[in-house]
Amino acid sequence: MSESEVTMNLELETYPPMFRQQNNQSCSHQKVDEPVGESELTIPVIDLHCLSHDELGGACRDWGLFRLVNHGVPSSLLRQLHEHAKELFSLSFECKKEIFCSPLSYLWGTTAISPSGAALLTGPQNIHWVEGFHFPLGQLSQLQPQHPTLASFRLLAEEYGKHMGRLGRTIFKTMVMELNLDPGESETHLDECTGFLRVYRYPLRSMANSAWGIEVHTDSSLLTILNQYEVAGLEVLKDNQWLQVEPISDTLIVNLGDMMQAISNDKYKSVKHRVRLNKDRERISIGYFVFPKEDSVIRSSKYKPFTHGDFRAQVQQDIKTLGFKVGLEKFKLTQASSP
Ligand SMILES: O=C(O)CCC(=O)C(=O)O
Ligand SMILES: [Fe+2]
Repeated sequence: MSESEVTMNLELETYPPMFRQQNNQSCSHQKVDEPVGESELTIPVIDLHCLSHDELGGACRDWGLFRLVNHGVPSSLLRQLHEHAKELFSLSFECKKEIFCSPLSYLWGTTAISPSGAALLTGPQNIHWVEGFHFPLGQLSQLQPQHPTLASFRLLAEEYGKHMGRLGRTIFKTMVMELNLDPGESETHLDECTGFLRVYRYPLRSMANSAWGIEVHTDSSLLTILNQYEVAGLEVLKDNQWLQVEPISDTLIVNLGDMMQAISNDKYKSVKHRVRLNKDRERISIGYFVFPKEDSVIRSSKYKPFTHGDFRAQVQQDIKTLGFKVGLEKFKLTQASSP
């Protein structure tokens, strides 16, 4: 066996067996539409140092997504987080399964988990070509990881989580003002204790029998802050066109989720997006997701009143019975039922 074959076999050990078995059914010949590059349509840029309500509102209404600059997260922290994430993923599959115990979880082939942290997967047709670590930020202090790689990642995740909390608060407060919502009532719509990090690794396209790491979806969150590092893959739907979101160093991507769309009464968009597997490089991304308080009621003229708890339960039921998330449509008032 040549040296490169030995390395490849060792790397294969780090992937879930489900991915290794499918390895030889590659469909890299399959034709999939290429996205448009960002030079043709420019993603709005929001500068946190001089946060303009109008610019933020415009980006949330027209796109549901923007690039955040001057966010105050040190570039050294962004770099270290990725280096440590890479190291964590390079542990063997068995080791990852063992060290990611409650309140953390390790998932693969799916991005959906139940409240207990168990993966929700329906069938082989719905495989997502991604493996990930779930870090509920509110519970990290209870954690005493024995494994040194996980222990050092935990420290970085805690520091990064504080920055994410600060960014989420600032952005949400500005959105509340821009939408003229009652600040008192809106307070429960961002609950920092719900914040979690998802650290994802997408394999090379040649390993998968699909072009997609994660297929088209909207996030269920209030808002999501994404840190994609060096390797492209994220695509966003804008005016019926798929656009590649270029990784630009020291910038973060903020996208709005379903909860924000409902709170804004559909003024803001929960943007459709997907992740394409890269042909040449594995891809690592780190996402921060934050939600409303589990039982705070979201009221608007477009949807029946519901809590995030109701929404999550509906999504889990749809994944189990239909194999996919239906989302906000399930809560929409039809003309006949609207007050
Ligand atoms: O990896 C990415 O860039 C996006 C991940 C994503 O869309 C998600 O976790 O919901
Ligand atoms: Fe997403």
